[in-house]
Amino acid sequence: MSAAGGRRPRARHVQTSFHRRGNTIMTERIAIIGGGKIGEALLAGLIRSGKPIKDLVVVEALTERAAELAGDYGVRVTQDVRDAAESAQVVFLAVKPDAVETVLRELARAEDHGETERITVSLVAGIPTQRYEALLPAGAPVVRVMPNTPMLVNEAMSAVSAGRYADTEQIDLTVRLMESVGRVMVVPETQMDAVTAISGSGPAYFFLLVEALTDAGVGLGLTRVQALELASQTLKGAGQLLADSGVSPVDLRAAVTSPAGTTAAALAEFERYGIRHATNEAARAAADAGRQAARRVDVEGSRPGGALVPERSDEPR
Ligand SMILES: NC(=O)C1=CN([C@@H]2O[C@H](COP(=O)(O)OP(=O)(O)OC[C@H]3O[C@@H](n4cnc5c(N)ncnc54)[C@H](O)[C@@H]3O)[C@@H](O)[C@H]2O)C=CC1
Ligand SMILES: O=C(O)[C@@H]1CCC=N1
Repeated sequence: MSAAGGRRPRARHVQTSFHRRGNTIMTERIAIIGGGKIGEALLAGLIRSGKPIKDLVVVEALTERAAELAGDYGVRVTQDVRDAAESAQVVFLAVKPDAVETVLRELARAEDHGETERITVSLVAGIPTQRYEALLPAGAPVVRVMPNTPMLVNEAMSAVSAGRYADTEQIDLTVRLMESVGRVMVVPETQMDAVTAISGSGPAYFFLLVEALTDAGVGLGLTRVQALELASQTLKGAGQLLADSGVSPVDLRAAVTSPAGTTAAALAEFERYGIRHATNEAARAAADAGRQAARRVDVEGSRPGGALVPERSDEPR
């Protein structure tokens, strides 16, 4: 993923045979529509997890990007949404909100060839499952997931919520797939904008902090390479400590903060400049942006011609 510093996980080809896990034959056929940052993160995470998948196909509109993904991961990449969906049991939507409707028009026309009903799993921020249900054939199961880019290294935090027609088995299947690339929390859909503001966008907040800390280190006389390594490993170690210790962040912070010491001096400056207020405002802005995306798509979807039974479009996407 170029946004993740240009380093790619090593390509590994997907297993194509049937596998048994407990009593379940693992036969997932997966399509990922949108091979951008999050689509690639999911693709990489699924491959890296070693999870047996019967078929994995990516739909990517940009020819150059499609070739890049096919080369890097050894998977089938196509530009045909319907073709990919027809061979899939689970279709992940990883396009920007404004491309959702175009994709759904194609998905709505895809026939169901499999023994099991196709599930549409949206990774898209903001857009409620109701919108998908309105555009897909009646009763089509939809699940909404908010993952984050650490999927690339199988350390995602994903939240999952069910649409109206998704049954327990379909939710479980989605949860299992997302568990193969990280941790999963099942939430009511009303919490999805909040989740997006915390964990969906969250990695960017920590990267910003590492950037700022690196710059600060350079200002104090370290080389950029030294400062970046110090800041990155500190983020990783602090995260691991928080996750593994079961100790609250308040107590972990107190353990670093010696009376009248260096940490106390730094934290006082963070507080003076309003880190809590800034974080709160940032999360609110993120949640608002999700709601705005939903409103935008809703308005577009309800315009004349934004019909539920779409005509086939041969326009370039
Ligand atoms: N980037 C992130 O960290 C996260 C993103 N998301 C969600 O994932 C979605 C995608 O975000 P990114 O991957 O960041 O965007 P992106 O712009 O990197 O990727 C979108 C990809 O979809 C392709 N595309 C557009 N229309 C298409 C179509 N009709 N058929 C096939 N491919 C098409 C584009 O060419 C592009 O490669 C967004 O809706 C976002 O809300 C969710 C969680 C985290
Ligand atoms: O910035 C965005 O809109 C997407 C959703 C969550 C993370 N990235």
